[in-house]
Parts: sequence; structure tokens; C-alpha cells
Amino acid sequence: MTIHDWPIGPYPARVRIAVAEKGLQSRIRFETVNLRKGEHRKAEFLARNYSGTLPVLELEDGTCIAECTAITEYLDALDGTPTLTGRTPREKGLIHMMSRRAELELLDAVSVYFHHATPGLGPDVELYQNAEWGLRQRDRALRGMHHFDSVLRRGPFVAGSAFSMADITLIGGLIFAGLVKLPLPEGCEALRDWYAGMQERPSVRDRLALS
Ligand SMILES: N[C@@H](CCC(=O)N[C@@H](CS(=O)(=O)O)C(=O)NCC(=O)O)C(=O)O
Repeated sequence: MTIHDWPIGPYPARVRIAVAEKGLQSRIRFETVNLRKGEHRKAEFLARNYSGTLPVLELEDGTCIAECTAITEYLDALDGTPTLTGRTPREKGLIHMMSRRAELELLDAVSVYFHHATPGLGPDVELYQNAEWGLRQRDRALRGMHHFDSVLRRGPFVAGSAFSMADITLIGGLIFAGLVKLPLPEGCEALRDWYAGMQERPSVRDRLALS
């Protein structure tokens, strides 16, 4: 399998972490698509992913799976432990919900801030920007940080009693926040402590070493 990837990217980090957590490193090769050169907007890549985003998982038969959640669900289904997307219907529902909430209220919000209220990927790629919209999403991300701090005051993981895709998505959001220098607000000690612990996981710490 091939993962079309931007090594330092927060969304690609989600899949890199999932690959390492599942122990699939030996089955996957990474191929860099240069976002800063706009390679993800070219026809060759758009044929792999209409949405023009990374990462994309390409299977041996040429099937391309985009969207981090879908890629993680595919990898999780490949073989046994650990389970990242839930073992029971209840776990699956809660993990998907909390992962999606981490996307909407943090990761995607920081991404919009990056693309609209900062130079982003540069003028050749950011063809339309709306700074007000970007700043509103930055504020949404800060509210999201407070929300996840309250979630993590009630338990050690984002969704239930074990590490899951929801934790990985939140890690992606905080990676992006770090990249755009958006600090955790005062009062988010539970989120801060949780993230410090997550960064000690080999799958998180060594994610760039996969390629
Ligand atoms: N919903 C997509 C979003 C993926 C995404 O936005 N990826 C970024 C890569 S990175 O910002 O994390 O490095 C991208 O392709 N950005 C290119 C662009 O937005 O032009 C997913 O979950 O995979």
C-alpha cells in the first residue's frame, strides 16, 4: 500500500500515528506530494482524490481511499489489535462522534485559520482567503480546546476507556495548533497534561521517522 503524504502535515500525522499503532509500517510506503508547490492541485493527484487533500491511501489494486477517518477505519479493519475505531456498536458510535467533534471544533477550525488568516501555503496555492472567517475559526478552535479540556477532566482518553481514533484526531488538532503558534488557553491543564502524555507514545513521537 502507498500513502500519498505530506510528512509534516497534521492530517497525515493522524494516519501515520494509526499506521504505527497498528504495526503496519512494513506494509506501507510513503510518497510525498508537495503541497507548497501545489502538486495536490494538479490533475494527476486530483484523479486520486477529487478533494485535492492529503493523505490518500492507495491500495495494490489502485483503489484510492482519502479522508483520515476512512483511512483509519480501513487500517483498523485490516487486522486485530489494538482496535482504534471501537469493538462494540456503542464504542464505534462514541469514537466516531468524538473524532468528528475533534475535527469540527479543533483540527478543521485551525486548518481554516491557517489557510485564511495566515499566509498558509503561499499565494500560489491560497487563491482565495477570508481573514475574518479564518479568525472566527481560530476562536472556535480555542473554544474547542476548552471543551476537550473538560472532556479530559472526566477520563484519560477522548472517547471511553482506551486510546482510539478520537485521541489521534485531537492530537492532529494540537499538532496544527502548534504549527500556527496557537497556544493552549490558560486553564486547560487537563488537555495540556493529556497532550504531554500522548507525545510520549512511540507512534506519536516517531511519526516522522516512518518515511
Ligand atoms: N478532510 C480531509 C482533510 C485533509 C487535509 O486538509 N489535508 C491537508 C494536509 S495538511 O494541512 O495536514 O498538511 C491538505 O491536503 N491541505 C491542502 C490544502 O488545503 O490545499 C481529511 O480528513 O483527510
